[in-house]
Amino acid sequence: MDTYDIFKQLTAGVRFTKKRTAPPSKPIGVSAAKETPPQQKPVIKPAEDSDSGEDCSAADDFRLLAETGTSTAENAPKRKKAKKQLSKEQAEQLQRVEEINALRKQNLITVLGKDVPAPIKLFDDLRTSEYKLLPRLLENLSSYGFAQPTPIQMQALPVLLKDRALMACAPTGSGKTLAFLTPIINGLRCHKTTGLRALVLAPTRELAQQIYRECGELTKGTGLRTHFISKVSEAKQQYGPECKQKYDILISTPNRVRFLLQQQPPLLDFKSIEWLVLDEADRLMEEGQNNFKEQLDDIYAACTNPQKRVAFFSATYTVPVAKWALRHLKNLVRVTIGVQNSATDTVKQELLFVGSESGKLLAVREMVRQGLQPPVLVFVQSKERAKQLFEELLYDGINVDVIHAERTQHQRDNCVRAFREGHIWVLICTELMGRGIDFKGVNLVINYDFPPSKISYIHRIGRTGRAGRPGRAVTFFTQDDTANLRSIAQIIKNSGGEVPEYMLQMKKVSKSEAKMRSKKPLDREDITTKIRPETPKNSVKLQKIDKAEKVLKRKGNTDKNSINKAKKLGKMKEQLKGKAPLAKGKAKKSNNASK
Ligand SMILES: Nc1ncnc2c1ncn2[C@@H]1O[C@H](COP(=O)(O)OP(=O)(O)OP(=O)(O)O)[C@@H](O)[C@H]1O
Repeated sequence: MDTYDIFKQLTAGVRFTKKRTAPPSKPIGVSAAKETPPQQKPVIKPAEDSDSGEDCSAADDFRLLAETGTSTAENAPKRKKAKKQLSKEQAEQLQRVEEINALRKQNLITVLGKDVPAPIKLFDDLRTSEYKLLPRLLENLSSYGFAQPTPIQMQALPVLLKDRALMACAPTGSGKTLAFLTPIINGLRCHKTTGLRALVLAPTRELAQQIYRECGELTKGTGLRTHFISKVSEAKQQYGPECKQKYDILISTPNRVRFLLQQQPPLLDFKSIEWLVLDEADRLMEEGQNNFKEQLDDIYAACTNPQKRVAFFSATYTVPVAKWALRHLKNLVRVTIGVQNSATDTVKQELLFVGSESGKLLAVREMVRQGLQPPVLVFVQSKERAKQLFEELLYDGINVDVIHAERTQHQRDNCVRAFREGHIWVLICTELMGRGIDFKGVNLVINYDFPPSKISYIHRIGRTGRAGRPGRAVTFFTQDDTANLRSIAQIIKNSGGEVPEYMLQMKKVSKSEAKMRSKKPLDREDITTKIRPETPKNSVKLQKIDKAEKVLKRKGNTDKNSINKAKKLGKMKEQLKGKAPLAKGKAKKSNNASK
């Protein structure tokens, strides 16, 4: 029996002609992918539509990796021209290959790279001599009570445990954190006094803190010491050259780490770093003002150990990240779960036309009136808008809080804790909380302000529907948001949702426009409806209006012109006192401030 016969037997009754856009329902955050027959190169199907300039077309990415000569499928013994009897060994090898391909196919795992280790089915498979997982680590893993590894864990764990460089792309909420922490802990094994040996970077302090907490659970009983940089001012005592206590793992944001590296003498030493992991890698590799790439370059340069393992994790990827990885990482394996850059299929996604900015507030109030099922996350585009919406909802008597970059660390920590513990039901946030944060059981995400890009949309809605649970996301839009509507509608369609055809037929935005939009959010009218406090600038204007009114009165003219003038002055006065809405152009102020 040759390969072809085995293939025929294995696939008896299966047809590969049918196209499928909606993914099968998977237990843990996997999304749409096309069926890949065994022995055929699995094609990473780009999510249809790639009009965002920041987005990595999976096809480009595939080409990039293919150019380096990497293989994509398990290599089965080649079928000879003439039918030839396979030896027992060859038949066994073939069977093994078929099993591996079937397991990958079943879990929508696509791999790129040479000699990619086989995926595991159970955490217990890591007990074998091949992986030698620390018994205490296995114990810690089983204490979570997870029935089986998620698809990304199935494939990323063996890859990293075999010391390969990895670029992993898996849907939001699919257990990527465990997939990188487990190999780090196993690799380091026990505490050493040599200093830091593993570095995990994340884009926000909240996310770094969350990874730190998870690391604490997983390192229990191993003796390994993990550190999270809370205050840079305490860094000198905590890990300066004279400090006796040495940590094994450091988890932080790039800006803090770079700051400490730049001190004289440097307060961090990365010469012994054996593991470098970037969580939300595409965000960390973003270039430009206020982005992390420059910081990351300095940090990478400080990790001088040539043997270090490097791993990138994210739910989304961009072309520059793939290029960088190919250029810098040897022995790279690329793992993708489902369709790259797609939304998790556990979230029911809806688009809601709200007419105007004020329609958004009405829509939220209507949702509350109909009954919201907390916890709920509400995303807005700036901290000013977050504050304004908070004030509005607070007066509505909703159990609400707000988190943005302007709040103190203490306030941010308290806010996150209260939301996690269920003391806060509705949390208003900015893009700050868009990535990585794992709030258990968020039932609903409301995109109050339309996301600036589809990458942002994927991460924002990924705060719900995590670890296989169902979730719901409602995205408000107005006439002003139609430019990005098409790409978001396409994402919804790709993950099995329904969208009106007209949205999919809308004009594509150019890459440069999409890029610009992702960087500069739209100007929007204020959310605030309450009376604005009098400012010094307003009082001067009010005085001038009073003066003009007096002059008009003194003249006592009753012609149409004078009456209109008096009316106009009265209206301006109302507006300055905040009793009437501002004229459209004047209201658009508070939208583009930073997060
Ligand atoms: N094997 C598993 N089975 C069930 N749940 C799991 C498993 N592994 C991890 N989880 C849970 O899944 C949730 C999401 O995990 P995690 O935060 O690592 O997701 P993520 O893939 O990093 O998401 P994001 O892309 O949003 O950062 C966590 O609550 C975690 O405890």
